[in-house]
Amino acid sequence: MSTSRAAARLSRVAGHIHITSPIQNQTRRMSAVTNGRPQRRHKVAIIGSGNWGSAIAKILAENTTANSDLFEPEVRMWVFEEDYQLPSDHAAYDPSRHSHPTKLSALINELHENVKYLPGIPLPPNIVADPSILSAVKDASLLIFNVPHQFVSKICDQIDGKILPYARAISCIKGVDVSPAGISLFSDVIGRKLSIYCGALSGANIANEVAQEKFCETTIAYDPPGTLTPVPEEFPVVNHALWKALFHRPYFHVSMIHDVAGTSLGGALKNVIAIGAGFMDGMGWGDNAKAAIMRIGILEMRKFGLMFFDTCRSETFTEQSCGVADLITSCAGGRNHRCAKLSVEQGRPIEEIEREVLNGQKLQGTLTAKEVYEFLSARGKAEEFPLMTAVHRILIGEEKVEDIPKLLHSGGGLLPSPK
Ligand SMILES: NC(=O)c1ccc[n+]([C@@H]2O[C@H](COP(=O)([O-])OP(=O)(O)OC[C@H]3O[C@@H](n4cnc5c(N)ncnc54)[C@H](O)[C@@H]3O)[C@@H](O)[C@H]2O)c1
Ligand SMILES: O=P(O)(O)OC[C@H](O)CO
Repeated sequence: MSTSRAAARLSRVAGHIHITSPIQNQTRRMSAVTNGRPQRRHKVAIIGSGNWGSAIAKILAENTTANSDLFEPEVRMWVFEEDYQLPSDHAAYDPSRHSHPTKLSALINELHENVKYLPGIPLPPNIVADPSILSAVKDASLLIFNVPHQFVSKICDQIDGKILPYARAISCIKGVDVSPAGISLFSDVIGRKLSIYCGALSGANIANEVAQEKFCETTIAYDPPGTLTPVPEEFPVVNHALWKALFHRPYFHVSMIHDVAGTSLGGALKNVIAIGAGFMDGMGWGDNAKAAIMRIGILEMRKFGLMFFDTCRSETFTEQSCGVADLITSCAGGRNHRCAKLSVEQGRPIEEIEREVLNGQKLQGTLTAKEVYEFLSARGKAEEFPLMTAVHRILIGEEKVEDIPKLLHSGGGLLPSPK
């Protein structure tokens, strides 16, 4: 495709989104492209291949093919390697090759299916599973991070200095990084450790439903400062329109905003609230109880964001998929909810249930509850967030699920003044 056609296409993509700030950069780059400079395409790598990692890889691969004037079609997907025994009732099972455990990355490339983490979903053939993280990120100008949050720091250490200095990133991770120094968003951790800019994607997105192409919405926040290593001018400019071209599908509607903190916190904190909702269902207390948890939960999430992150916007929690919508879907059908419910019903620790029913997938809410509680306690604020505090204290056995109504009643003021 000619450079002018590529520029016209990106321009058309831009026309479909709600652009909420001036996009002078895009205009400047458009004219550079139409002036006939050589056009290079972005190379996309995804770091992570779990349940959500694989579903997002599918979306990326569909869009790199559909927009091959902007992106190289091949999407490299880093796989945390493990041996996997293909079940003998799998349609592709061949006893001559699959009678013993095989490397998961090789199985993904052979069968075009992530048989362990996203079984039953055909993956586009332009996804290449790669067990080497260095080879997966090599020469990638767009990096998509999608791993359980406890593994991010180590992964960044492995690729620090090995990526393009002008790479741009999006974090699909739902969690927060807590250290004695304070709390950080994973978009910031990634950006700081790798000296690049990283935005965030989060929404009401249960991976299995997205992978089956059932309609949903998501939020992408991207708000880079002007001080970054510039992306060379021969690449399509990396802006809201480009991210939308990479992520938006007919079944996966993308809303672009600038509030990275609100987007990231919505995804991280709702995992704690979803555990609370699971407790309600485990007790058999019905829909009214769960609605109460969701109402209090969204207020605590918003209060947390406004209290600790200057750039956080109230409306991100109440209007975006990454806020109230994600809370609703997670409290209805998410893994945190499901495991918490089973834990109460069976009277067993949630970690045991996680190991038993998730087949290697990871809960994020248990660790986030602990991290958030420690962060709040260190600042004398735990009582101002009675639901999140109660969830953590129940998880560690200091409180009982049946006491939740009492624990919530004793909480401090929940309503922050909106900015
Ligand atoms: N699954 C969903 O429905 C969903 C939807 C939206 C967002 N998310 C978020 O996306 C992120 C990734 O979740 P997921 O569902 O893809 O993962 P997952 O729960 O399927 O976790 C398993 C993944 O972790 C990997 N892993 C295990 N040990 C590891 C290690 N030591 N180092 C690196 N990787 C290791 C496994 O190989 C596998 O790829 C999480 O923050 C999650 O909250 C998940
Ligand atoms: O299954 P959960 O609880 O990790 O939630 C999945 C997604 O985050 C829902 O949007």
